[in-house]
Amino acid sequence: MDKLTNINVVEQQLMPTPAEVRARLPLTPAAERTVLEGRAAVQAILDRRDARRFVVVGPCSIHDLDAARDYARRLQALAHEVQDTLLIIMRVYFEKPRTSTGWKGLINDPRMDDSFHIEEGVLMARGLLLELAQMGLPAGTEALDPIMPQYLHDLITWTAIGARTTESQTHREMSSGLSTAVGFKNGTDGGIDVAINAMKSAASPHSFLGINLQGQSAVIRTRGNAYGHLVLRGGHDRPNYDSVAVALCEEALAKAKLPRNIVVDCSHANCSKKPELQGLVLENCVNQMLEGNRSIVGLMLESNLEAGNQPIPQDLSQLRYGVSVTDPCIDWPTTESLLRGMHNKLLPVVRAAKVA
Ligand SMILES: O=C[C@H](O)[C@H](O)COP(=O)(O)O
Ligand SMILES: C=C(OP(=O)(O)O)C(=O)O
Repeated sequence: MDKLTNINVVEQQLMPTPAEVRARLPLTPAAERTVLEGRAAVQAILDRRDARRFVVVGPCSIHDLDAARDYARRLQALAHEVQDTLLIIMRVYFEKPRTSTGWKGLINDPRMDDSFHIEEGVLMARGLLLELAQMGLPAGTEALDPIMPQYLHDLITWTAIGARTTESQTHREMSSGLSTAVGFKNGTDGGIDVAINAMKSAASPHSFLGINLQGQSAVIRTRGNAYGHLVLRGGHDRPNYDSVAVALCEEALAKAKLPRNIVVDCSHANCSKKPELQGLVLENCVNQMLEGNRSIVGLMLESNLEAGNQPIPQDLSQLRYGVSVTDPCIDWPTTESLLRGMHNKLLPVVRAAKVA
């Protein structure tokens, strides 16, 4: 009996390898096109070759696949309507970093009953991402578990590193090898230095331990990710999306010799987790754009079919359809009206940029 290892480990269960999961739910030509075109469009926006802005919009977390499909169908129609000014990316978050404890997302606990069927969660996540990509809707997600990209990342168009992990070397190394543009959130205290350091680190080549598609432990050597950018989410209930905060970020990015690319997260501490205030943040950012701001390249909204949020009930049949089980969201009619309004206001600006 080994008395030294696995003292606190109860069980180890083998997972199918990333290659096996990908083989069960393989990429299709239509899905591949969505991801390739979505990634290229994000890069073009970040490089200022495309004057549009991107918006990462959708639920705080996915917990009900039917509701996610319902949301995606509505979003896709809207995305088509506003495509001249906005690249719409659905927020498809399966991994939730918790401040202390709580439901950690669909991959970790897909049945929401502490049964932690992670294998089932990974298949559900990949299945949904595949459906969305086949529909033509690009997806953005938070990369939390450093192994997960091997299972899912071929279906992802934009990646976030969250406020709780932007300072983590593991996440910076992983980001240096990701195939998408990566948005680094400022820290939960509102500090942007951690995100700027993360952008510098992720832009550099790294060698680190990970797994390959066959599930073997491997030394991963990366090239560095040229498309890191800053995501402002406020901190300690203090927002950081106003023009002064944005100008200070631009200065800090320029000093660090990093591209002046900023995404404003209209939710989290930028709205004090009061979803009805997300619209005010969006309006403020759109006004900055109309006044000539070019550093705000995108926005994020936490939006669901219905407004608000709900605790996860013991009896899951009591869950209300289309309502977040994590952070509170704006509802679909509000989302539609905010994005249509943004589109109408930006239309002359984007058209003028095209002519010039
Ligand atoms: O976006 C989601 C939450 O803000 C994040 O996961 C932290 O959640 P918690 O503070 O409720 O744990
Ligand atoms: C956890 C999230 O945000 P943050 O990292 O900014 O708290 C999120 O966007 O789901």
